[in-house]
This record gives sequence, C-alpha cells and structure tokens, in this order.
Amino acid sequence: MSLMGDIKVRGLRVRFGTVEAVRGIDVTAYGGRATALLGRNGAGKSTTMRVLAGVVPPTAGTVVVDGIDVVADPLRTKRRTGYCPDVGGLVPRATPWEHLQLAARLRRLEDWEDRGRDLLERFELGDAAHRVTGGFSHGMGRRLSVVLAAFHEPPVLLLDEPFDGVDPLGVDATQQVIREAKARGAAVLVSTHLRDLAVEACEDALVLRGGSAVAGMDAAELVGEAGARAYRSLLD
Ligand SMILES: Nc1ncnc2c1ncn2[C@@H]1O[C@H](COP(=O)(O)OP(=O)(O)OP(=O)(O)O)[C@@H](O)[C@H]1O
Repeated sequence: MSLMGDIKVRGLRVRFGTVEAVRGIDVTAYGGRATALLGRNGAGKSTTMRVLAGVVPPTAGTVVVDGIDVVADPLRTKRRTGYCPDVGGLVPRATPWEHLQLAARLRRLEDWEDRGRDLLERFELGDAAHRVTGGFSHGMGRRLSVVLAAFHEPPVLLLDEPFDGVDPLGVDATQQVIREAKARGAAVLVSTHLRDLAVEACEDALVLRGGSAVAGMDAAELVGEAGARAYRSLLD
C-alpha cells in the first residue's frame, strides 16, 4: 500500500552534456520517515534532489513522488513537494515576508499568516521579516529556505544541505520541522555531509558515490565511531 509522500525512484540517470551526474540509482522513501542522502562532493545528491523536486528532468528511469510521475507531471510534483535547494532560490530584493506571500499566492494558501509568522520566529527570522534577503548571511538564507520548503506542509519535504553553515538554534529548528513533517505522515529526504545530524534526523540512509547508490542502511548503523568508520569505508 502506498502511503502519503512515498518516493519511488528506479534506474534514475541524469546526464549534463558529457557528464553523467547520476548513473542508475534507486531510492525508496516512505511517508512518516526521513531518509538521509549521504556522499562526497559530486556524488549526485543535489542532482537527485532536483529531479525529485521536478526541477531537473531525468535522462532515464522512473521517478514517482507522492503517487505522481515527475516526468508526466512536473507541475503537480512541485505542488506536492517542499524543496530547500542547496544554493539559490531566494530573491535578493524580496523580504522573508514577501517570499511567504508569494509562496502562499502560488499555492493558493489561505489563513497562512499565523503559520508564516510562527515559522519565522522559530527560525529567529522574526526581526528580519521585513529586510531584503540580499543582505542576509549564508546561515540566515539557509534558515529561510527551510521555512519556505516546510511552509505549506507538503507530503514530501526535500532538504538539500539544510544544516550547512547554520547555527545550533537554527539546527534545532530544522530538526523540529523534520520531526513535525514525519509526524503528519510526510516523507522527508535530507541531503547532508553532516553524518551526526543526518543520524539524528533520519531513520534511513542511502550513500551515493560517483552517481551510484553504494549502500542503503538504517541510519542507526552510522552512529558514533563505528558508524564513522563504516561510512568512510563506503566513500573510498
Ligand atoms: N548543471 C550541471 N551541468 C553540468 N554538470 C553538472 C550539473 N549539475 C551537476 N553536475 C555534475 O554532476 C555531478 C554530481 O553533482 P551534484 O551536485 O549532484 O553532487 P552532490 O553530491 O550534491 O555534491 P556536493 O556535495 O558537492 O553538493 C558533479 O560532477 C557535478 O559537477
């Protein structure tokens, strides 16, 4: 039985010109659980996330997100997902509040103001709600990107490097958003280099190397020193 938010990727390939960024990977993720995408720089994590978000088309393979084929219906995919991209995504001349207004209009949300205000407060962006994002620090931009991804409570939450350069309070707020998404049955995918935070957030883990999936495991297997050794052995 397929639950809300399930992700099913089979034989995904993505080629950019002569570069094969993703070389035939399978990903299965379930509603109510979080999966960590791990791997070194260039392993194919962000490309996989972009395909799931409906931003980059797959070269080959099937990609079904919350029951929707991303190739057949990228627009509906975008509606069902909340995506925090690894870079970019923010309009430098717009404020956080204007980003929320735009997101609410695009997604036809009603009565969103209290939730928007609450999320900004929790991510300590309340005081910056009416400042343009062009002047934001890297960590502030990351925090706002997580807010925007989670804002409409999507059945699939895709967070690409959400912890990168984020301070401990921002990390806690992000972990809380992940817990809430799981509690309402969403599937969460977290791409990160930070093994300890991945383990805290996720039940499942998938390690990519050179565009291929080299191992899938319980995230608990990556805990502590033994987990660090196991992880390193998969990277070489
Ligand atoms: N738009 C693009 N055009 C050309 N090559 C690309 C493009 N996007 C990604 N690549 C290449 O695809 C490969 C996988 O990149 P990707 O960004 O998916 O890796 P990643 O695992 O997210 O890495 P990082 O941890 O550094 O973010 C890399 O070799 C990268 O240079």
